[in-house]
Amino acid sequence: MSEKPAPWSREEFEQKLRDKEAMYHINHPFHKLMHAGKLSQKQVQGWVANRFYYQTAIPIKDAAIMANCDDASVRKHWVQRILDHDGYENEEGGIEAWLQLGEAVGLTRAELESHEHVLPGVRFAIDAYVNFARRASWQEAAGSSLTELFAPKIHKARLDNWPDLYPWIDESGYRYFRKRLNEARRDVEHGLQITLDYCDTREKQQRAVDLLQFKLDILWTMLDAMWMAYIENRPPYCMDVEVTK
Ligand SMILES: O=C(O)c1cc(C(=O)O)c2c(n1)C(=O)C(=O)c1cc(C(=O)O)[nH]c1-2
Repeated sequence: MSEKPAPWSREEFEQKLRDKEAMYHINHPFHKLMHAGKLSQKQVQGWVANRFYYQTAIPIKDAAIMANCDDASVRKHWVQRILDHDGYENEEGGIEAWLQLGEAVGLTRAELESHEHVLPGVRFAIDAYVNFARRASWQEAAGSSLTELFAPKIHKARLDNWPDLYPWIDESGYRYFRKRLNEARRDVEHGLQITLDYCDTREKQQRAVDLLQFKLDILWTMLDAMWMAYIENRPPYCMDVEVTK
């Protein structure tokens, strides 16, 4: 019988997770066009409307993680993620900030909230993330949120470049990205500690790397669906075609 491989050191394991940045959606052709200022207003609207479904799913996903977590010291921190998106007391959350982004790109709140523009592929991908979080152990589900390791760079690039590339976007739309810069950094610090502590065997470490890939695939698949509809203009979900429902 072959020996089980020894666990990677904490540093090696963290590096394996960080190496996954190569597969982050920042490298997707849709994102590349968006960052190069090549999208029309309609195409930006398509992205914002589809991403809104992700925004609304994130706190539901985090509530599922908390529901499976029997460690109050973890829940005490994790609950902040829900508050960040839903808001609390007089503090507006990320969902409200994303609605303001929607308005800043020319969509109405009603259009966003109805999810009428959400493409089937985007919906399936996001639902897969939420359903995974419902069924997985809280430690594995927590680890899958680590794509956020790579998110501050993408938020910062939007803040730096979009005002020049898309001058028609109202300044009020940028609150979401500004807000996420710090929140994402704090979240990954906590998420990374959980994952590094929990994965004390090579098997668990490999599973965490695979689950991070699963999450990357979700983000990538969302953009594949948007590419088909908004770049290839492939019916029936492209914007130029009247869809009879
Ligand atoms: O704009 C982006 O590229 C991006 C990516 C991700 C991500 O990597 O999952 C998140 C966010 N934004 C984000 O704003 C956010 O709140 C968020 C939460 C999570 C998560 O998995 O819990 N990912 C992300």
